[in-house]
Amino acid sequence: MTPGWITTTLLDNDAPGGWAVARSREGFLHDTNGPLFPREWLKRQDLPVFAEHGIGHLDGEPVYLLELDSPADVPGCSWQGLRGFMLQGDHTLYKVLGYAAQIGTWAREHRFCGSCGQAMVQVPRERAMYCQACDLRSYPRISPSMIVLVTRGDDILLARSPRFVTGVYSTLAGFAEPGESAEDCLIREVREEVQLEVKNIQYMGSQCWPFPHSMMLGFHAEYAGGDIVPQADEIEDAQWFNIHELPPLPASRSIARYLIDLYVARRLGHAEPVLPG
Ligand SMILES: NC(=O)c1ccc[n+]([C@@H]2O[C@H](COP(=O)([O-])OP(=O)(O)OC[C@H]3O[C@@H](n4cnc5c(N)ncnc54)[C@H](O)[C@@H]3O)[C@@H](O)[C@H]2O)c1
Ligand SMILES: [Mg+2]
Ligand SMILES: [Zn+2]
Repeated sequence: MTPGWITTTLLDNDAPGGWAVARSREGFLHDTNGPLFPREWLKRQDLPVFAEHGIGHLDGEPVYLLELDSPADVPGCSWQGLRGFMLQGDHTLYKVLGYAAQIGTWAREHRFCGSCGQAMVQVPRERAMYCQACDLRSYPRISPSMIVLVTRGDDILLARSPRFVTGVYSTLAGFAEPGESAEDCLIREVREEVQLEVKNIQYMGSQCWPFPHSMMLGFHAEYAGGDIVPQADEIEDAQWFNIHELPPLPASRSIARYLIDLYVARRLGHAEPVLPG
């Protein structure tokens, strides 16, 4: 048995046994034991299964995803969105569900060729869809996003989007555009969102962010010039906050929070946090 969670290319859907998770537009099915169910039991529950995907092994046991057409009622069970599992509970299970969500979404969105519109088929032994008519292969999409903590001594730059929970401030972030390096993207995002210039850009680590398919690349940068001008519509407010007087911050498992906590820990000589992958 290999402990922990290991994703896989494909599993045999006809093989019996293993664990399964069920996903609908309401999130993942769970009961008091969590979101993993014995697969044979789950498949007997008369669920509106749209597709089944083998996704990996948890402690050596195969895990499958049942993609549902609609959120069915299962006695003793309820539905919870992926964010809920990210915010609390077992981190390994959240990784299982995050991968399941990305594969389920990708497979659902790639049933037809984006070039010619024909039905696509699953490539054997590879996580890819194939169009026989035009020889196009589609792989799961990942969208690189930069996220950066900008600092000026004991002050850190935090901003809020109108979509955030009331009072919460976070680091700046944004998606890479074609033609950009990670650093180009970071510099552009900081200019667009607050009209500041940065220097001494340093890569700090990355995090899978399956909402729906981001890959967060985390950076630290120092303030180099300019006055804060928040971008209309995108940024409700942006301010320098002293590390001793911080506002409500993002969820503890987010890389945004890690970048902030790491900087504060280093300034104050405290133990450094660990980045959840
Ligand atoms: N893990 C973390 O700590 C953390 C923190 C902040 C942001 N994020 C994530 O970073 C990403 C970017 O952050 P944001 O606040 O700029 O997000 P956002 O959702 O506000 O996206 C900004 C804009 O980018 C465009 N966009 C959407 N999807 C895109 C894609 N795949 N490629 C290119 N452009 C796209 C849209 O116009 C959207 O309005 C989001 O996925 C967000 O959830 C993660
Ligand atoms: Mg942004
Ligand atoms: Zn095609």
